[in-house]
Amino acid sequence: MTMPDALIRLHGIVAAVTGIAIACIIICIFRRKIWSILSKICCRRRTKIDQDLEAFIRNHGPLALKRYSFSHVKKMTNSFKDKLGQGGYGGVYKGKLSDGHLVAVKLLNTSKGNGQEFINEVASISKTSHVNVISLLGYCLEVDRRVLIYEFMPNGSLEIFIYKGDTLKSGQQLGWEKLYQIAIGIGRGLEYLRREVFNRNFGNVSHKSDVYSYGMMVLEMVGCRENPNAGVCNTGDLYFPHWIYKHFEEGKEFELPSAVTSEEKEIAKKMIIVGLWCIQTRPIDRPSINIVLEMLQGSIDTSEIPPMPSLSSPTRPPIHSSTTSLS
Ligand SMILES: Nc1ncnc2c1ncn2[C@@H]1O[C@H](COP(=O)(O)OP(=O)(O)OP(=O)(O)O)[C@@H](O)[C@H]1O
Repeated sequence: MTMPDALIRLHGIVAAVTGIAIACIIICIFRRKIWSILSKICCRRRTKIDQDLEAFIRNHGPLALKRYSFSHVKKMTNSFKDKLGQGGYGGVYKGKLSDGHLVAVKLLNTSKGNGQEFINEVASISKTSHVNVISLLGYCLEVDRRVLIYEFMPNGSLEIFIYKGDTLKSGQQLGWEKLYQIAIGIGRGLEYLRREVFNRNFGNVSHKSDVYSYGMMVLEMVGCRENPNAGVCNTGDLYFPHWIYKHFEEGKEFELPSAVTSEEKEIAKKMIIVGLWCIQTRPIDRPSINIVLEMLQGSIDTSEIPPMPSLSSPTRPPIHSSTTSLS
């Protein structure tokens, strides 16, 4: 490097350091002013979101949906004392209405998103009335406070019965018939939401992604029922769908040790095959939810085993495709 080059570089460094020092001094002197301008901008944005939500509720919210003040919500939950669980959008707390009805109160995290989840929930669930779809009873909408109030489900989440089977007392674990009825009930709820609610409100949302999630859930129900102590629903160290295909590849009789009677075997087989069709890699190969229900309820033949979907396993690479049929 020549002498003039070094001088130019030194000048550059001095100028940058001086610039940063001046900026720091200005921020220190005017920090209160800067802070107040930033808070005003955030507040204006928040107020705009809240106004949009207000307008949405006025135009789309059903009359039956009751609005509560935040102080009322605090009172009904005893200041959010009893937490039922944590979802992706916030905590869920147990509450009691003045008429004694128990409710589940979801306190949405307002720093996340722009209120779209609130709108989605009010637009979809509030208009539903189905035995397999939870009822939304009310809401609270105040500056920076968004709350949804649902009917309380005393048995809690299916998750407890699927993933934490090893923690259940004897007699609490769900039998095959109960699992099958739950799978059908969830399928009916999904079909109902799809036909009346989602199509109207959200246009062409891919129902095949719902079917995929449903299939994974059904397979997990079976995998965890089969091996509740594994905790992660694996059979041995193998991810359940892989375990099933490996079983078929080895030409083994299709049987799960926990399914003892012929009815239980039939239910387990149906749930597995339906689950595997639902998780096919290409959405076009997955059945619609009403076909899924027909398969589960026996009006459509389920003897053909679907091709192996590309599955990523936490423990082993996917095994190759198989189109074996059941023995
Ligand atoms: N109506 C209810 N009655 C009783 N417990 C509930 C109710 N709703 C939610 N819970 C409990 O709160 C937990 C979190 O529920 P939440 O719906 O927020 O989350 P999620 O089901 O994981 O879905 P997401 O993250 O998509 O919101 C559930 O797993 C359940 O234990």
